[in-house]
Amino acid sequence: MSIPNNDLLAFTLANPSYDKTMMWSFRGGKAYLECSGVLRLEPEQAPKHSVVLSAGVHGNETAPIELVNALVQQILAGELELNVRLLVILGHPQAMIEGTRFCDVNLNRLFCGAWQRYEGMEVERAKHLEASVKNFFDVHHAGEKFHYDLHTAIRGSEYEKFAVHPFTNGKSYSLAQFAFHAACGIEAVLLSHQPATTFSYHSYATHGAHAATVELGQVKPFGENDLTRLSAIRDSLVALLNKAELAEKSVEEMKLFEVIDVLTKDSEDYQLNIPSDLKNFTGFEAGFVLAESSLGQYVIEQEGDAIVFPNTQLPVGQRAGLVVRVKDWSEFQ
Ligand SMILES: O=C(O)CCC(=O)N[C@@H](CCC(=O)O)C(=O)O
Ligand SMILES: [Zn+2]
Repeated sequence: MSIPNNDLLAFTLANPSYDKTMMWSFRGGKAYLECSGVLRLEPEQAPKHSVVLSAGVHGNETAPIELVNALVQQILAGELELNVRLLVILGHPQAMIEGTRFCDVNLNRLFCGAWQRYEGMEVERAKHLEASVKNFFDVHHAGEKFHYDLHTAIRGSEYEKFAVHPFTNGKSYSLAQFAFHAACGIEAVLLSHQPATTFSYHSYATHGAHAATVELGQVKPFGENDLTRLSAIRDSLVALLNKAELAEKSVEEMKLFEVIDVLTKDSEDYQLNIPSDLKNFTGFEAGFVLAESSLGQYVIEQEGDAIVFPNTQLPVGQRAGLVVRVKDWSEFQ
């Protein structure tokens, strides 16, 4: 038994609660469907790395889902030879069907065990995805571990494609990862300044994987994405899966930012003083009152400080945006 037409996306949308396992052979390896949307592919020859590719952790972020599904179809059809172990995760099948970011709670806030503090349909999924990633990385035995969690942003961005690098707590960054991002057509890298409960941070902190959340444009419904805009990341992922090589390009082609503050919605009357169509990475003048509520204000400290992921349509206590500042690549060279 296998999935019809090698189409993981169609199978997942048709069977969002599939809780059985399925195993079959394809030209070049073995496929294991571990549950709905979770497919492990093991190559015949000795694997050189272990790679997790996730998409659809937010159900309405469809471009990366289509990108990953196309790669899976090529592999299962024997058109793309695999030389790494690969775990493909379509994160949130029910939200994908409903065309929504999440159903009850934001799945990408539930990792690192944070699911224990929440209620809702995403809780079981987060627990399950953590277990799938653990099982996958527990039998990693060659090369390096990678996890790229692919998203699209709610708003437009000054830099259409950008990566969020997990907080390293003083550990050194991997220049090869930055060069890989550049080869993927990533235009900006954002360095996180504190631990998070996101999927990519979980793989970085818990499993020691090279990891990133990668934003690949703006949210669009299935079928409306222009995948030609993702050709650089597709080609770089093909090289990783097939040649087990990290493509590279000069990092100088990307902007570098660090997160300097997290904006938190601190009360129901919290507001951001920005237009609804303001792009991610738009910078402000020093002294601009970016956010205010009955409990206080957030004032921009330095000219050029910018906002990423502004959003107030969320519960009190959650992240309403990141304030970021340009950084120089020179300190990494
Ligand atoms: O556009 C937005 O506001 C959100 C896009 C998105 O889903 N971003 C991720 C980033 C995760 C990270 O910080 O690593 C998220 O908010 O979960
Ligand atoms: Zn997302």
